Amino acid sequence: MASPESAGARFRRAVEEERPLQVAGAINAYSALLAERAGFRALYLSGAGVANASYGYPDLGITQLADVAEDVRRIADVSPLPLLVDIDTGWGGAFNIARSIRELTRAGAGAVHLEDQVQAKRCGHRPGKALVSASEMVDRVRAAVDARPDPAFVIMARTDALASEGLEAAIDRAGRYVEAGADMIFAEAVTELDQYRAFTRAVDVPVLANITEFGRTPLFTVEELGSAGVRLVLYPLSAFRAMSRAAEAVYAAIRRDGTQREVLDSMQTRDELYAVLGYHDYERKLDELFSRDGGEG
Ligand SMILES: C[C@](O)(C(=O)O)[C@H](CC(=O)O)C(=O)O
Ligand SMILES: [Mg+2]
Repeated sequence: MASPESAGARFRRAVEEERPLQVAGAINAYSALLAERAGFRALYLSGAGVANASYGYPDLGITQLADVAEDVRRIADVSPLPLLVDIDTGWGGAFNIARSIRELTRAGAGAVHLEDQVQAKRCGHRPGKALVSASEMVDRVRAAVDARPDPAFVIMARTDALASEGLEAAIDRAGRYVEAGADMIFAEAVTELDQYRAFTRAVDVPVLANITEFGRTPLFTVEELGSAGVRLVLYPLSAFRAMSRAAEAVYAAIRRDGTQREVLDSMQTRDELYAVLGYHDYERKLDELFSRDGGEG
């Protein structure tokens, strides 16, 4: 029997088959199911999403491997879509990075991105980011590449250098990370389409554009990004931001009105929920397993 395609191989195939590949942020397993139903071919677990949604913390390097791995396991358990995981700085030195790669491979991830900020990292779209040297980041990439148990597992190197060091330095860093073995490049906090063009011309691996809202990057369309040679387009927190806004409105209405009647329209119904979960298939399975001939059922 042929062995099933690894998560890394599935991620690479998605990048080949959809151009550019839209990667949907899913802050939990249920969101992963929703993204799959919307037709996405690949998922993303955001570091900010784990920190904000699972822990109620800001995106400042407070959450760790175990926190992220738990969310990866939950998503990979229910979704067949390949998952790209944000591992911030890898959470330590070479051996910590190696452990992160092995652990997340086991958890079901197909790809990770590792960034060149200092350990006390910040959101990529905030001021005051500090970077490690290019050679220190090269060591991080080497450690990650060396540790992967599956050669198809994708190591994506993220550079945050554009904001502080400028385009040329950021592209130079990207080139060095590719030489060190990075399979793909995450160009963070890019402000112009031409800058993406410069990245994609300079490196011969796929480049990702992070189209996060309310940040430094304009909301370029997938067509615009495709024409600049971008191969992956990321929407890390779009659904989370919308869910949060909807939840605020529902909480406020229930407190204000003493009933949720006015906000029912903004809710997914029970039937819709069950359709997403495949609830009735689970029930049928129970019936098959446990109904006894002639019994009470
Ligand atoms: C992509 C990102 O690393 C994330 O954790 O989702 C964030 C997204 C954001 O804060 O909007 C980042 O760009 O740093
Ligand atoms: Mg992040």
